[in-house]
Amino acid sequence: MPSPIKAQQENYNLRAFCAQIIFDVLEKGNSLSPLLAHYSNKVNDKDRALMQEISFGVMRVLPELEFYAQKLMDKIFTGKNRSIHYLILVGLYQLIYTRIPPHAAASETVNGVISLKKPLLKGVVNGVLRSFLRQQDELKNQFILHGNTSLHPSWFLKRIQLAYSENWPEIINANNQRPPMWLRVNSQHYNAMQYQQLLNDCDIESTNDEQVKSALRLLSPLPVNKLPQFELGAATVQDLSAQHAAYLLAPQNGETILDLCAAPGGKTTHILELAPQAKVLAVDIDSERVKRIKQNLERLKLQAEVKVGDGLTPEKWCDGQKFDRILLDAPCSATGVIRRHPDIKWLRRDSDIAELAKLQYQILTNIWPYLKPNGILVYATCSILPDENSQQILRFLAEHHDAKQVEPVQQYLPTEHGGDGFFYAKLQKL
Ligand SMILES: C[S@@+](CC[C@H](N)C(=O)[O-])C[C@H]1O[C@@H](n2cnc3c(N)ncnc32)[C@H](O)[C@@H]1O
Repeated sequence: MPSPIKAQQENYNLRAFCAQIIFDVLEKGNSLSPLLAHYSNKVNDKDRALMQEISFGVMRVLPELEFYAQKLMDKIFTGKNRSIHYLILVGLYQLIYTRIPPHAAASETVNGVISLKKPLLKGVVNGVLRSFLRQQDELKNQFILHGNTSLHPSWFLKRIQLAYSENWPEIINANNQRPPMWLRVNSQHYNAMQYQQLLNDCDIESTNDEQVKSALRLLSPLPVNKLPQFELGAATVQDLSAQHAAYLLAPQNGETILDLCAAPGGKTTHILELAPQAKVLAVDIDSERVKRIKQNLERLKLQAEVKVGDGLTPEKWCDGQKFDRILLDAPCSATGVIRRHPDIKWLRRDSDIAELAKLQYQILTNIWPYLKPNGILVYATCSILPDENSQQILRFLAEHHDAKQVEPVQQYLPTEHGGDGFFYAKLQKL
C-alpha cells in the first residue's frame, strides 16, 4: 500500500503540469529552468526526468509541433482554452520524440484535460492525437517541404547567418541537440584522470578534453547525487567552454580578485580551486541567485566575500578597493547556450540585443576604474553575437587608451559533443 503522502504526491497529471509550464514560458514570459525547479517538488523522481524531457523537448522543436497542430485543427485554441493547445503540443512531442507507447502517451495526455479543468475538450485532444498517429508520415514530409527545419526564430537566424556565413548550419545543428554534461574536476582533490577512474569504478563512462585539463564529459547525463564524492566537492557541473574563464584570468594566491556577475558561482569556485589563497569578492545583482554562490562555496569548502550589488554602480559596494584581476561575466543574450535553455529562442527578442549590449558596455566602463594598473580584466559572455562580444571590445579599446588587449579574443561556438558558445577577451590596464 502506498503511504498517504505518496498517494497524494502521485495524484497529479504530469502532462497537465508540462502544459502549464509551457504556458507560463510562452504566454507569461517566464524562464523554463526556475519553473521546472518549482514543479519538481510536486512529482516523483521518475516523473521529474520525464517532465524535463517533455518541457525542454517542446521548447526545442516548438515550430514543428505548431505546424502539426495547425494542420490537424480547424481552429487553434486561444483565450481560456489556451492551456489545452499546449497540452496538445505535449502529446505530439511524446508521439514523435519519446519511446512511450503511443496509446499510453495519448491517453495520459487526454486525461490532462481534467487537471486543466476543461473536461469538455477531452474528445478534441483525443481526436487530434489519433489523427496525428494516422497521418504522421505525410505530415512529417509536409513539414520538411515547408522548409521550417531550423527550429529557430528568424531574427536569430539572420544574425548568425550574417556573423557566421559558413558555419551557421553547424551552430543550428548543435543548438537542436540535447546538451552534453561536462564536469569540472576539483584540482584540490584529484586530477581529471584520477576522477575518471572513480567514475569508471561506478560504471560511469566519460571522456576528457585535450585543451581543458579539468574537464570530463559524461557519455550520459545523470543526477549529481550519482557522482562519486560530489557532496565532498570532488567535482562541479560546468560546461567545457565555461571552464576557460578561470584559466584565462589566471588568479594567483594572495591577489585581490573581483568576480562580477558571479551567481551561481560556477566561475567563482573555479577561481578559488586554482588559487585558494586569493582574496575573492563575488558580486551579483540577484539576491536569490547570490544564495547559490554561498551554497556552492560551502559544498567546495572555499572562502570568498559575497555581496549583492549592481555592476553599474560599483561605488556602492566596492568600499574603495581596487583589484588585481576582474572577471566580468556579463549578462547577455545567452545565445551560446540555447541547447541548455531552448526557451531562450522564444523569450528573447531582436531588440533585446542592443539593450544588452548597452548594459554590458556600461558595466565594463564603470568597473574599469576599479582595476589596478597592470591588472587583468577578463570580459566573458555566453553569447555568440558579435554585438555583445568582439564589437564591444573594439569600441572599448578605441575609447580607453589605458586598456590593451593581452591575447586574441576567443569566440567558442556550440558544437555537438563539445562546449557551449562563449566569448572571452583579456584586457590589461596600462
Ligand atoms: C551569465 S550569468 C553569470 C554566471 C556566473 N558567472 C557563473 O559562472 O556561475 C550572469 C549574471 O549576471 C547577473 N547580473 C545581471 N545584471 C547585473 C548587474 N547589473 N550587476 C551585477 N550582476 C548582474 C545576473 O543576475 C546573472 O547571475
